[in-house]
Amino acid sequence: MKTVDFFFDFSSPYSYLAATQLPALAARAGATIAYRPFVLFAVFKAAGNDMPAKIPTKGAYLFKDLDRWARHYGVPFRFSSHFPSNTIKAMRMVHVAADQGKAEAFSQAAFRAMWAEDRDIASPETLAELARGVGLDAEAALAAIETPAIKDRLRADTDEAITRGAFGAPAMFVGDELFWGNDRLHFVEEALKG
Ligand SMILES: N[C@@H](CCC(=O)N[C@@H](CS)C(=O)NCC(=O)O)C(=O)O
Repeated sequence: MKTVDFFFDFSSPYSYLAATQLPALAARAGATIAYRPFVLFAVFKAAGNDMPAKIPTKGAYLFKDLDRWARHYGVPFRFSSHFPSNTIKAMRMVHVAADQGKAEAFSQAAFRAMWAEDRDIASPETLAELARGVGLDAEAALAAIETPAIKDRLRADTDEAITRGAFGAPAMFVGDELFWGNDRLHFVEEALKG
């Protein structure tokens, strides 16, 4: 069974859009999704890239583009009032959830919280609610995200994505092939079916 390595940062609205589509895409292709959060800021830095919104005209365009994509998919979307938010702890929690087979459930819930429900996923209260919502022990999960082992896993995935050529998010790999952007999902599907 093929796998798409889905590298994302919860701070990336285009990663949210991709996340809304990937489960159905993977089901059609008979593939699995590996949810692999990475630190987009570090990826930008390593690639000599930057947030697109730093260019004012691009930033203004992106707001419209994101709304168009959300309408096209029929998914809820509201630009986060918490952006740019510190998503590091939420991303570490994906690893804690993964250890209990809940990476997808937690990732999807955190994406929705940030990009559909305008919740602050940097706050420990929100993180605890999200953890509880997918059946994790919230207190244990909040403690686990401060451990070196979990911190190292986020760092290692970020380094791996950089080494494999990522420069932005979402970065999706099927084997060695990189597909950047929610607007390249049809190529991801082709690669998974090929
Ligand atoms: N057209 C892409 C845009 C994706 C995008 O702009 N992603 C941002 C993060 S949310 C990024 O990585 N930008 C880097 C760049 O523009 O080079 C899509 O539909 O997904």
